[in-house]
Amino acid sequence: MSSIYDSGKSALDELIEWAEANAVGDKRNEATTRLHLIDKLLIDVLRWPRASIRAEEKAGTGWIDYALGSPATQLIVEAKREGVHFDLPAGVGTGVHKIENLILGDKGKSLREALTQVAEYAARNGVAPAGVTNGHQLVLFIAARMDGVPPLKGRALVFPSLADMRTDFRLLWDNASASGVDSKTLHSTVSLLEAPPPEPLSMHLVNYPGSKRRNSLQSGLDILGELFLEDVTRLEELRKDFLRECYASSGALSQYAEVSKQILRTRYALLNEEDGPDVSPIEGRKGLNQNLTQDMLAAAAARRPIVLLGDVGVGKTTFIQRLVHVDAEELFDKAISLYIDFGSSTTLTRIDSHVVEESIRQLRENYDADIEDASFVEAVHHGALNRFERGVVGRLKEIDPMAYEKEKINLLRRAVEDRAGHLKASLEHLRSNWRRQLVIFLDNIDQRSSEDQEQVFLIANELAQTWPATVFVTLRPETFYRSSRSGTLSGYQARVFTIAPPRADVMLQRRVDFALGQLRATGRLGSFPANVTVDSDSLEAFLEILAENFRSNDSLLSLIDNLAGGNMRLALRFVTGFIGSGHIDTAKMIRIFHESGRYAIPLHEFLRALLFGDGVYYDPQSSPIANLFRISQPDGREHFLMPLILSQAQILGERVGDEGYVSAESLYEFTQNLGFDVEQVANALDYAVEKRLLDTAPRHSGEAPRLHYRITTVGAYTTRVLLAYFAYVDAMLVDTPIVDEQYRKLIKDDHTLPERVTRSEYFRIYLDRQWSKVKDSGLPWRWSETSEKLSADIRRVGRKADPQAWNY
Ligand SMILES: Nc1ncnc2c1ncn2[C@@H]1O[C@H](COP(=O)(O)OP(=O)(O)OP(=O)(O)O)[C@@H](O)[C@H]1O
Repeated sequence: MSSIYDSGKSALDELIEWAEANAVGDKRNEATTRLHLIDKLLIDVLRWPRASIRAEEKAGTGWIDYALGSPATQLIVEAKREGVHFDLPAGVGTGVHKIENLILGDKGKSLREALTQVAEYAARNGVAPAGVTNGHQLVLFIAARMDGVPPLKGRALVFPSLADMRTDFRLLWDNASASGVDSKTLHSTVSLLEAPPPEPLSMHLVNYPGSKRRNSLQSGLDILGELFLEDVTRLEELRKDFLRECYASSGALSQYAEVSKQILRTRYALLNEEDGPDVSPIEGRKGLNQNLTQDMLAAAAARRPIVLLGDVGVGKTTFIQRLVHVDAEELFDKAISLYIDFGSSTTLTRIDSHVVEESIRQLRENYDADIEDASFVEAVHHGALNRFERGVVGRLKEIDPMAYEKEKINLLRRAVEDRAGHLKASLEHLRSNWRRQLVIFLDNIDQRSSEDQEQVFLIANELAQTWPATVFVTLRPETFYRSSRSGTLSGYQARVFTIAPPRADVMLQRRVDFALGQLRATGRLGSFPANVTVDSDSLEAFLEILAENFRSNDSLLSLIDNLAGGNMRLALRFVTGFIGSGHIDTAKMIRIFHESGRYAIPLHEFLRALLFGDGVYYDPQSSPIANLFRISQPDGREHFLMPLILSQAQILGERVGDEGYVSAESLYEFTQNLGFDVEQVANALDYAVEKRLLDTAPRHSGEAPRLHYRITTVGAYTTRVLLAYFAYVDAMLVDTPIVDEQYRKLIKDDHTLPERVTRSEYFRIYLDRQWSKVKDSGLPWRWSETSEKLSADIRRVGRKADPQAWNY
């Protein structure tokens, strides 16, 4: 058992001794009792950190004595005067008892009143475990329940005296200490484990999530879409053209974001905290940050690496390529540049040897410098050879030339076998003989674990210190930030540049135009893959549709831009997923385009491809879109918890006016005040981070790091826009537990459009009814308003699917 357990136990011994020695009858008033006994019980015995205790919290019309836990309140305790004996019925010993039996009649009055007061507070604040104590006796119970049973009809864990707490210390500890409450032990002690929510429809589908068949036109387009939009960028012979024509400058702010410009602008704000590193953006309004090129020349002398920081998929690799082949082409033409890619080598076991072996390979293949070639080895190590010749063994030359040669070979072999040492010596040799600057890029390490990333940073530092080279390394901000504060990387003063994402719309426009150009200039991509039967006309038509829409279809661009959230790879994947999706009528689109010269892609069509991917049904595991209606407990109000959290985070974040970060405490306080319990909120916050609806970051202003959240465009867009779409709701209701049995029966595995429209309307009405359980005042978001918009969209689709039923 841990030492805090033992020290809690000793503290209880002391408390018992102290209480006996200082017995003053029942004369201590509540404040004194609390001070003397209850504070000690909570802080010294049950080990609640002082900082996590708030005393005298407002509780409706009254006050609650102790709210314990941080950031969320996890336990509430009502203190009674020492003299207020609970008059537990005779024979009630330590253990679990029915509350009704404890509070009967006049004698049970004081306990009844205390428990009722706590239960009211708990219901209002979403805190489930609670206790009532007078410093000697302790009654613990679940004061807010999800199953509809009034709390006073449940059971309680009772300790009739301090001595009883000592006798059953383990029971006390498990149920009332800070760590015990965290593991929800009291729920099982009073045998009241929260029931899971009912199963969503998807659990009853045999073929879930299914696999959507594509027709031959769609599968052909699928392959070609990838070929022209993704693979084309990797072709060596097109590289320069691609980088000139398709590069969208980093840091231009999105025109479509559903979050404030300030939040976009301060993407990497957490790096700028006090005593953080020296950070500046890689590109500004006037193009490339001039400091970068200056630094590049100076860095080798300064012996520190240049760190390029950026979130996943923002374009770090693309930036490097553009720098080398376009922006600083002249400089790089005169340099030896080695590009070590950690992303493509999936079986990488040793990071340092990968750097060495890749460098050797690239010198051989790209610069015709085979550092294992015998004459090259001799040239590199001629100093050592001279010393050898002058040394004792050198005398062999005269008397036994064969032995001399063997010794010399051995010497050189040993030199080459020290791979890293030989490479370093070779690079020095090359630099002074060829008079070329040496630049090394360590890239795509962010696709690996944070330990690997840290190790690469260490290697980058070592290389910068010891090799005659300018070393660039790309990292994710979180890794850099975490490591430079706490771990491995602290102590290194690196030069840091941040890479902000470009505008997704600009990137897509340029990419599609480029793909069209390549397609028209046939032959440059070689022949089409053998399994593709689709003619290039169809692909050309499709790309033209996209090109036109990427210029003028604002709602489509807004969808892609917000849901990609700065990840350009994801934005492209949305588009390639749409081309050739089995969920759209590709032939119809192409036909309309040929007939009228244009086709405006409706938002719901593109959305369907994202919602369903290759499946028949929505699958939260594989779709980039989150289900905001999901619940973790059989509590219908929870359907709205996520939009409420996201809206609150956005309102608070944008109001603060700085960088949009909102403390975990403020989100817990807001939701607990609405009556949601800690588990529900923690669950929602985890899901929000997993689905990129919120970003999370520790903030270090203050002594201990405190968790903060920040709204993302994904979270804002899903809440503000997607929730009101039939296509969204139609997909989500399959994955959403429905707590009302009557409606659960109405929402079935329907496939025809008229049936699905009706089913969505039932779902909407069901949600309206659940919303009536939420206190609708002063909220940052209201389902009732979304529901109205959704109703209009359902009717719009309904009128198409079944005009007779919906034309009212
Ligand atoms: N500035 C840009 N202009 C044009 N295309 C871009 C730009 N940035 C990224 N892209 C495209 O987005 C995709 C991802 O970019 P890239 O691989 O450069 O990102 P990354 O930040 O290196 O990703 P990772 O974090 O996974 O290493 C590529 O297809 C790339 O062509």
